[in-house]
Amino acid sequence: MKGLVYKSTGSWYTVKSNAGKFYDCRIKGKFRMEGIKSTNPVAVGDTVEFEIETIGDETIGIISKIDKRDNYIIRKSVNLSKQTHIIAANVDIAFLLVTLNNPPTFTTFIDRFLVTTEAYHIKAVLLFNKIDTYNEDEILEVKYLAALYRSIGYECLGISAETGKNIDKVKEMMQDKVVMFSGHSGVGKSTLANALEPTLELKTKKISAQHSQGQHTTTFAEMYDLDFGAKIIDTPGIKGFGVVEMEKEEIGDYFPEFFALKQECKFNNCLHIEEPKCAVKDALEEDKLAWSRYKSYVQIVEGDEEHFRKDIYEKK
Ligand SMILES: Nc1nc2c(ncn2[C@@H]2O[C@H](COP(=O)(O)OP(=O)(O)OP(=O)(O)O)[C@@H](O)[C@H]2O)c(=O)[nH]1
Ligand SMILES: [Zn+2]
Repeated sequence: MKGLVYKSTGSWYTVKSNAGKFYDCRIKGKFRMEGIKSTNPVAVGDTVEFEIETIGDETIGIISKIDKRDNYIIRKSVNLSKQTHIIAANVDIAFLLVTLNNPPTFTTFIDRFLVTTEAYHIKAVLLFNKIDTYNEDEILEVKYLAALYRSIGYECLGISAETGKNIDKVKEMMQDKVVMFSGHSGVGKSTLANALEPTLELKTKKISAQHSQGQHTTTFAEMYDLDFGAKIIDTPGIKGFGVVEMEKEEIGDYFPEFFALKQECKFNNCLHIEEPKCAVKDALEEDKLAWSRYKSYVQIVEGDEEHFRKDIYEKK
């Protein structure tokens, strides 16, 4: 039978069959995904092959195969430094909720998020939330940012999770897709989820309560079906995407507007920093590229890893 993994605890998996029935599943023997040293071989969002086994009056599923993933999001395991934990697989869209000042979302944070989604091959969309609270100047700033990121190729939308503004458009984007929400604490992720589906709060509350019982509460991602025909992956305790290991040389490739110019740089391994005859620096000088993007780029190349991780993980 074919199914989709809705929850993974490391030993048990909740799988929904194509016929729409949920099964508690275990993994058959030991199998590993090629090239991934992971503490959890099966992740939320995986499509799997499984067979039903009945032992006594108990029916469980045995997962025998994982389909090839379109993408996956990982993070380093806390204890086993060489191992990684797959947070989710086959994510169609990653929404980044952005607010200007409550809380502030800086362009460096947006750019790091976008670099990560590029590296993961996940479509990213910027949702400028709380537009009901902005004055004229702030609206102009949102428009400036939206124009900047649209020019690079990212979809942008101004919304209000509170008043419902453009929520129908968000739903349209999400139709038949698997979606993850990211953004600083307080940008409105829960409010948006509830605007999309008011009954969702109950489902997620129940889960969080379960998690808070233990001392060492490991948090597991979980997928939820929304009534209008979309799925969201909730990742309690993980605010953003894991840390992708990147070589200095490849970071520029995840800035699409820099990548587009790379061919014109004198050196084919140009880092666009000190090198002469650099098409990226030329374009910057001519104001064809945004300085804020370049600033983020340099920060990432120079490796501000600690700061990055603090941005992404919630403090305990
Ligand atoms: N005015 C206004 N307030 C909003 C909007 N969206 C969210 N809020 C408010 O912002 C505050 C934070 O919203 P949450 O939905 O809890 O934010 P969150 O991103 O889920 O926060 P964490 O759970 O800490 O990650 C709440 O008081 C919301 O009512 C909006 O569009 N307009
Ligand atoms: Zn260059």
